[in-house]
Amino acid sequence: MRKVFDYEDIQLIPAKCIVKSRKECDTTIEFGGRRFRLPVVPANMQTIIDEKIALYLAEKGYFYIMHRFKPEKRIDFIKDMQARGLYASISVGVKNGEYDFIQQLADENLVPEYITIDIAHGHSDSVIDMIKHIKKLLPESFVIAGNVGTPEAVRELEHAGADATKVGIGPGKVCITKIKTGFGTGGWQLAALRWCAKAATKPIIADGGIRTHGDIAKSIRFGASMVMIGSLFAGHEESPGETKIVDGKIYKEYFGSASEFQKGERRNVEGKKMWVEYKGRLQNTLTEMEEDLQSSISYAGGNKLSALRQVDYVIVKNSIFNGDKIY
Ligand SMILES: NC(=O)C1=CN([C@@H]2O[C@H](COP(=O)(O)OP(=O)(O)OC[C@H]3O[C@@H](n4cnc5c(N)ncnc54)[C@H](OP(=O)(O)O)[C@@H]3O)[C@@H](O)[C@H]2O)C=CC1
Ligand SMILES: Nc1nc2c(ncn2[C@@H]2O[C@H](COP(=O)(O)O)[C@@H](O)[C@H]2O)c(=O)[nH]1
Repeated sequence: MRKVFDYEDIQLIPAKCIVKSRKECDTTIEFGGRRFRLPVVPANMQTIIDEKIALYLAEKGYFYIMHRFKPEKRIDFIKDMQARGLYASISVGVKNGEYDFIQQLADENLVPEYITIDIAHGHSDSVIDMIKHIKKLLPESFVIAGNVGTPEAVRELEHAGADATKVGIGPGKVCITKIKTGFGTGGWQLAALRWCAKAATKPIIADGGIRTHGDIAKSIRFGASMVMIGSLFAGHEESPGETKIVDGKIYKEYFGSASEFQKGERRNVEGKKMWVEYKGRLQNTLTEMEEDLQSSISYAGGNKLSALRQVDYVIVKNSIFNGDKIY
């Protein structure tokens, strides 16, 4: 295996500025036939997104992926979004009922614009079969498949018909896969992204391990078209989930989709829960992300996201935990 590194180990090298103001830098991205304001999507997790946030993001021109943990609400969600003239972007799993769900959508002529197949170990026949099932019944839907961490997996899912793949096994803030199984891209997610991107012929979503806004620029540099983020979007006024106050400070819960809090039982647990300090309004974070990314583009010596792809970089150090703690 080649030299590995993670977000915290990389610094991008500035190139001569061509803009007079960072406002001139364009952070928009085309993804699946639509243009979005940022190459960023909040994680499809129950403490990160709900129907209200999805509606807000779609209306404001951001990409979103609704989670799959309230399966009975998905049909109404698609109808509601499309009735408002907005795109519908949902998640599915791979169990038998999900095949019936896709069949039901086809029977009712309900076509979500984006469908994400969201399971832990996406390099599997179960995902390949689901990609084929969706592509057969809903050929117009843009299918994102994951999660994976190798070029072989990217190639196989693309070959099965996926329109984009999602890369990241175990780098998440509330993920304990890397500790419980010994596997994953935790500690070298950025290098894994580069490795996968070299094989990809379609867009990649880099998923997990983003700890700072600068990590978004680094993801683009190493081949991502879109970046999925959980922890930085947790703890907002709008965030779903419980709130608690300790010593006068407000905290909001953020738990893994494979945690016992999500599953309701302690079986095959690969996620944990944490309390995130209250961060205020979601829009403030989105605005700051956009400003920081505009600044990144200016340091790259360009005025579009594509400038980030060209910059040089140095490796400064390495640590497998990327600043995370076990508990
Ligand atoms: N990105 C990441 O690193 C990870 C993300 N997650 C998230 O947690 C949620 C739950 O994921 P998941 O448990 O896959 O979803 P599901 O509980 O829906 O499981 C999907 C199917 O895959 C099987 N499965 C799960 N893990 C494996 C594995 N390692 N090998 C073989 N089969 C497997 C399950 O069976 P059975 O349970 O009986 O094995 C089940 O049949 C998702 O949202 C996922 O994105 C979870 C872990 C890692
Ligand atoms: N191994 C696990 N990974 C999980 C779980 N729930 C979600 N996730 C992944 O984490 C990212 C978000 O990462 P962050 O670093 O931005 O917080 C999310 O998109 C999933 O891919 C889990 O229970 N276990």
